[in-house]
Amino acid sequence: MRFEDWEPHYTAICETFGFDRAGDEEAARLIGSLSDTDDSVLLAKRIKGEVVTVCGNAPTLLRETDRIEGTVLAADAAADVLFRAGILPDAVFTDLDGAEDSFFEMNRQGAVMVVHGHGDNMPLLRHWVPRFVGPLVLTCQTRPFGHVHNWGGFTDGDRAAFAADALGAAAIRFAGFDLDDRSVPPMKQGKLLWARDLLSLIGYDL
Ligand SMILES: Nc1ncnc2c1ncn2[C@@H]1O[C@H](COP(=O)(O)OP(=O)(O)OP(=O)(O)O)[C@@H](O)[C@H]1O
Ligand SMILES: Nc1nc2c(c(=O)[nH]1)N=C(CO)CN2
Ligand SMILES: [Mg+2]
Repeated sequence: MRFEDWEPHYTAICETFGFDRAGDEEAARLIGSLSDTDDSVLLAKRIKGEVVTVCGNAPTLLRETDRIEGTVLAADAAADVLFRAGILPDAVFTDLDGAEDSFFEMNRQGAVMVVHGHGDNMPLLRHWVPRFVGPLVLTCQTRPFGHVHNWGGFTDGDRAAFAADALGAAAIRFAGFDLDDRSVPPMKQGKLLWARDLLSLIGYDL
């Protein structure tokens, strides 16, 4: 999604959760300063014209591995679940709050780390971004610039779907998505409701 189309949704999300746009802009500058790497061409190559499966971290994920086909995009902690089950994601979309040390190994084995900067994860960005030695793509939720991208989307899972849509996936499938999950804390329930609304904008009703 183009930033001009994304911005009104982002503004509404900030109003819902009380996020500070200036903090998100600072995080965008920070992440851009932490690495010059931009493997977005490699990411696009893995997505364009391909069937893509976006894997979320709902408790149902491991029961749904038969749904996984094509290029595998893992949302944050779902990557570790898949890796332990013997599946190396092609890319991991993460704001690093679900990051595990296994992310380094996945990255060494070729998984593209798509790291998202926002106003509430700056210490995590400083810790993790300089330590990735494999393919890396940087994203933000404010206006993109240079090597810092914004394809739209909010939670790690719906951001992966927005990237797949923007980069020309032939079809997008979903595994490990339970957007009505009441076992997660209230804030996360609110984020999952936003994920549903955003995914419907690109044609997926979950
Ligand atoms: N029931 C669910 N519980 C958790 N995540 C889910 C669920 N259904 C779908 N997802 C997707 O899986 C993604 C990764 O889940 P994880 O538990 O790592 O959450 P997270 O890193 O806290 O999410 P975020 O940082 O986006 O808030 C979420 O961002 C969401 O898009
Ligand atoms: N400022 C801010 N931005 C976000 C946050 C968050 O907690 N704070 N969480 C996200 C995914 O859950 C995505 N974007
Ligand atoms: Mg996360």
